[in-house]
Formats: sequence, structure tokens, C-alpha cells
Amino acid sequence: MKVAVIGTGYVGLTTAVSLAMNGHQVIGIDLVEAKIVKLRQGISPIYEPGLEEALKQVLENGTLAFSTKLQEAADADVFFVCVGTPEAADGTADLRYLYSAVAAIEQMHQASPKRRVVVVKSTVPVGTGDKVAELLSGCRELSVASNPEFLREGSALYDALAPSRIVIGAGEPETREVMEELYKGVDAPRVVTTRANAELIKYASNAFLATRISFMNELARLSAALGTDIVTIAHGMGLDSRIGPEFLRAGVGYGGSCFPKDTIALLQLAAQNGISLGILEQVRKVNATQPVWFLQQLQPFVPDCRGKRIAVLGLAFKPDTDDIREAPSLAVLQALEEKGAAVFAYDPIATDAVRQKFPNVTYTKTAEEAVQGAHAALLITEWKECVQLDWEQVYQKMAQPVLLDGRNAWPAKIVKEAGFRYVGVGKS
Ligand SMILES: NC(=O)C1=CN([C@@H]2O[C@H](COP(=O)(O)OP(=O)(O)OC[C@H]3O[C@@H](n4cnc5c(N)ncnc54)[C@H](O)[C@@H]3O)[C@@H](O)[C@H]2O)C=CC1
Ligand SMILES: O=C(O)[C@H]1O[C@H](OP(=O)(O)OP(=O)(O)OC[C@H]2O[C@@H](n3ccc(=O)[nH]c3=O)[C@H](O)[C@@H]2O)[C@H](O)[C@@H](O)[C@@H]1O
Repeated sequence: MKVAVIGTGYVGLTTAVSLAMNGHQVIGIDLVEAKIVKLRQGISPIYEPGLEEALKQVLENGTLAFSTKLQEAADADVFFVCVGTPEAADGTADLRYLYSAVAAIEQMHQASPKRRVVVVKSTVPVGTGDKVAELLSGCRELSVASNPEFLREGSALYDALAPSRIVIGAGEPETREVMEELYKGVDAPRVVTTRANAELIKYASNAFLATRISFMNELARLSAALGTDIVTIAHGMGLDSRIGPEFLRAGVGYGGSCFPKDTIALLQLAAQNGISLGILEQVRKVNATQPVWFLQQLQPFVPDCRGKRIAVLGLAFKPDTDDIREAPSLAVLQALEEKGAAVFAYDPIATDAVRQKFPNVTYTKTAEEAVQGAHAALLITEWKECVQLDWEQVYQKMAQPVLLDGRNAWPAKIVKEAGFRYVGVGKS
């Protein structure tokens, strides 16, 4: 099929590449000219292992092209809308990019009408797909589907090629058929339902995953007080097939472009409908206080941070991405600066973006350099470059051998035997 993908961020780019790899003829559209120029050269604006190679391959095959002009996609049968839906000042989803993309589709369609399906892939509040359909109701032969995306950054292309499920929200049988044709050959369970149900499945999934994390983070605080081991507890819980092992890792808090914004957007949607989602409110509170709780563990080892060198290892909101949106590292850096610490930070990829926000932090080229002379080292993102260290060397370099493991990823037994004072999250 001929497919246009509007927006070439994480979701748009991986959607475009995966559809092209699956044999469709795809054109990616973005307003940002510089992005399109790079994409045409096979340069990905997003860091993810393997993504650039795949991009180059489909460009060479001629199954993927890019443009800033929607008119160049006029012969497409399907238009995926993958633009950002960021958090507005009041916490609701800001839909201005979505509506401007819809207006552009309407204009193009009226100039050259034909059978087309508009697919909303962006995460949008319940009712948005219906609103889009209403806005486009004057366009004959045009129908609207909701098709939320569940990919994870860092493994976005893999997730797009092998999704956990394909959720299709569409009323008319013809629209559903087009969607089925589009995903023909993709081996994943289908949920074919209304647009509103599809939209809520997306928010509910993210909110539930965030809930699991905050539940474990709060439990980790209790575990620390009791002297128990949250990693063993999570393992024991996860073996129950009704619970499952995923998303039970306690840490310094969740970040990223979606959990924070989607949980607040869901709370606002509920409030607009007179419903209070108390559990979700608490999930956000636990997450906001988790970096603060984590840093309190430093107190016995570094009672006064003023002038003390503190190493922060990992800045991206998770490994294998350069994304720092809502990363817990930002809250940690802020708090350490307020305490007067001399912060030395390392990240394999995400340093440039953080430097703009925290110019007074010293950014090093390796983890070993960051720990030099440090009174404590903090693990914030479990990059392998930050986890697999030569502990003897680290011990020699540090002014005081104190490790605060914000991801429970350092080898506790080994480092303790090497002489370090080690504290994890809900585990000592
Ligand atoms: N980042 C992620 O891992 C996931 C994101 N989502 C959802 O997908 C949507 C997109 O997310 P990202 O890809 O992260 O966003 P992003 O902000 O990284 O990228 C959006 C892109 O759309 C472009 N754009 C905006 N308006 C446009 C228009 N009218 N015409 C053409 N291009 C336009 C922007 O220039 C930008 O390149 C959001 O609703 C997000 O919640 C869903 C699942 C995963
Ligand atoms: O809507 C979205 O944008 C996406 O949001 C998340 O994906 P992503 O934000 O890329 O990353 P995750 O792997 O979910 O991690 C999010 C945060 O939770 C943290 N996390 C994750 C798992 C865990 O057990 N503990 C934990 O603290 C991570 O460190 C990270 O900061 C969801 O996993 C995707 O399914 C969804 O499509």
C-alpha cells in the first residue's frame, strides 16, 4: 500500500521504517526541513541501536522517501498521524500539532479527493479520533482510525516490527479492512474496537506500567527500612503468572516522554469527567519524590555535600536512547547543585542535551573519569558503560568508596567484597 507518515519523531520514523521493511511504499513527512535533509541522507535524528542501518536499507531499496510537503504524498492510501501531543500547561494533552496535521490533510484531500484512511497513532485523549472524524466529515471517501503505538524507546524499531498487539479503533468495515491489509503478515494479536476504546487502551497501559513502577519504588522504601532485598522480592512476586516479572524494577523513578505526560493527561481526562483516579495521583507523587528519597541515602556517607565531588553515572531516562525528557537524572543534578556538590557526570550519548540545562556540571568522557576523586558515585541510568566497571580501578580512584546504586544494577556482592560501602534502592 502507499502510506504517508506525518511526523518523523520516535514514533513516526520507526513506523515509516517498519512499514517500508514490510513491503509498503512509504513517504515520511515533517515540517522541520533540517530533519528531512538528514533523513534523506540516511542520518537518524534519534539514537537507537540498529535504527540508522535499517533506515539506510529502505532508502536504498526505494521503499521509503521523505518530504516536507504533504502534497507529495497525495497518492497515499493511508495517512498516519504521528505528531507530538506534549503536556500543556494544565497537564492536558496539547493537540495543536495534531489538529494542524489534520487541517493539512483536509486541504490536500479536497484538492485531490480519493479513498483514504487517516490513522491517529499519536497518543490522544478519548474522543479525539471522533473529533477528527467530525472535522473531516466534509471530506468524501475519507475515514478515520485510531491505532495507538506501544513501542519503547531504545527498542522502537524492534517493537514496531514485532508488536505485542495491534489495536485498531475504527467503525466502518472498509476502514478495518484497510488496517488489516496494512498489518498483513505482522504476527500479533489484534484488538479491533471503537476509536474511544483504542484511545483509552493506550493511556490505561502506560498508567498501569507507571503504577507497577511506583508501587515497587514505594515498597523499596519499606524494604530499605526493614533491611530486606527488593530485587529478590520482585523476583519472588514476578514468578506468579498473574503478576509477571516485567516492570517490577525499583529505581530512582520513571522518566521519558510518555509516562509522566500520559499519567497527568489521564488524570485530567478523568477530572473533566468528574472522576478521581486516586491511585494514579499517588503514582505520580511517589515518582516525584523518588529521586529525593534516593539522595537521602547519601546523608550517612556525605553529611554535607558542599564542595564534595559526586559522580553521576548515566543521564538519559533509560539506556540505549539519547532522550532526556523527564529523566530522573535532571532532578538528581538539580538537588546536588542545590546542596553545593561539585558534580561530575557521564553518559555515553545524552551529555549534550543535559549540558544546556546544567552548564556548571563537569561532563566527562568516561565513567572512570567521573569517579576520579569522588566522595560518592551514583548510578542513575544502567548503561553497560556505567555498570560494567573495573571495580579495583574505581576503588583506587575514588576519594571515598561509596556507591549509591539507583538502578540496582551494580554487582552488590562483588563491590562490597572490594571494600565499597554500597546502597541500592531497597537493597543493601
Ligand atoms: N516516544 C515514544 O516512545 C512514544 C510516543 N508515543 C506517542 O506518539 C506521538 C509522537 O511521539 P514522538 O515520536 O516521541 O514525538 P516527537 O515530538 O519526537 O516527534 C513529532 C514530530 O512531528 C513533527 N510534526 C509536528 N507537527 C507536524 C505537522 N503538522 N506536519 C508534519 N510534521 C509535524 C515534529 O516536527 C516532530 O519531528 C506522541 O503522541 C507520543 O505520546 C507513543 C508511543 C511511544
Ligand atoms: O507511550 C510511550 O511512549 C511508551 O512508554 C513506555 O516506553 P518508554 O518510555 O520508551 O520506556 P520504558 O522502558 O517503559 O521505561 C520508562 C521509564 O520507566 C523506568 N522503569 C522501567 C521499568 C521498571 O521496571 N522500572 C523502571 O524504573 C525506566 O528506567 C524509564 O525511566 C512504554 O513502555 C511503551 O509501551 C509506550 O509505548
